[in-house]
Amino acid sequence: MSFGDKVHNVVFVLGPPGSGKGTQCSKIQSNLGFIHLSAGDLLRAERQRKGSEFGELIETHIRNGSIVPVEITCKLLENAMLASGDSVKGFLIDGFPRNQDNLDGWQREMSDKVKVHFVLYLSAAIEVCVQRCLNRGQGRTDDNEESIQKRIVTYNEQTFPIIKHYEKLDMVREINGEKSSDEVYAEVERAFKNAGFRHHA
Ligand SMILES: Nc1ncnc2c1ncn2[C@@H]1O[C@H](COP(=O)(O)OP(=O)(O)OP(=O)(O)O)[C@@H](O)[C@H]1O
Ligand SMILES: Nc1ccn([C@@H]2O[C@H](COP(=O)(O)O)[C@@H](O)[C@H]2O)c(=O)n1
Ligand SMILES: [Mg+2]
Repeated sequence: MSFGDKVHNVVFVLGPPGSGKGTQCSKIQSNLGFIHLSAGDLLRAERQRKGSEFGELIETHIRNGSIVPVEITCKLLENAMLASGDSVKGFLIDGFPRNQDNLDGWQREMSDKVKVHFVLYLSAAIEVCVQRCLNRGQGRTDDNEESIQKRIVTYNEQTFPIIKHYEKLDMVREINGEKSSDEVYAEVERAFKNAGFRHHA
C-alpha cells in the first residue's frame, strides 16, 4: 500500500486537554465527511494491541502526560490514513502535532503526501478543561488530577508553541470551546466552509 500520487487534505485539531477536540471531530466526520484520526486514540489502541513492542512506553507517556516519540505516532497516523483508502475527502488529525518533535517528524515523513489546510484551535480556560476531563467517565488512565496537571504543563510548554508557529503562518482558526457543543460546532463548520469544504451529500 502506498499514498500513490494523491495529496490528501488534512486539518490539524489542537487545544488543551478536554477542550472538546474529539467531540467536534465526530460531528465534522458525520456532517462534512472528513475522517477523524485521534493521535491519542491510535496510541491507546496500540497500547492495547497484543504483541506491541510499544505498549509499556506508550502507557508511561500517557500517565505522565508526556509526548510519545514521533516515529511511533506518525507511523500509526500514516497506517490509519492508508487504511482509509483513496476516496476520502480529508483527514482531521486530532491532538497532533503536539510538540516540536511531532512537527519535525511530520514534515520529514508526510509533508509531500498531504496538504495541511488549517489548524482548528479550540480554546478553553484550564479550569473548564480540568472539570471536563474529571467528569468524562471513559475510564482513561490519565483522567485523574495528577495526570491532568501534567498534561496541562505539557500543553502549555510544548503544544501551545506549535499553535503559535502555525499562527505566524496565518493557518490558525481559533474557536471558543467553552460554548455549548452545538454552538462550537456552528463556528467549526463556518471555518471549514471558509476553507472551501461543504456538507457532504
Ligand atoms: N462544548 C462542550 N460543552 C460541555 N462539555 C463538553 C463540550 N465539548 C466536550 N465536552 C465534554 O468534555 C469532555 C472532553 O471532551 P473531548 O473528549 O471531546 O475533549 P478532547 O479535547 O478530545 O480531550 P483530550 O485532549 O483529553 O482527548 C467530554 O466528556 C465531552 O462530552
Ligand atoms: N501526538 C500525541 C498525542 C497524544 N499523545 C499521548 O496521548 C495522551 C492522550 O492524548 P489525547 O489527545 O487523547 O488527550 C497524551 O497526553 C500523550 O501522552 C502523544 O504522546 N502524542
Ligand atoms: Mg480527545
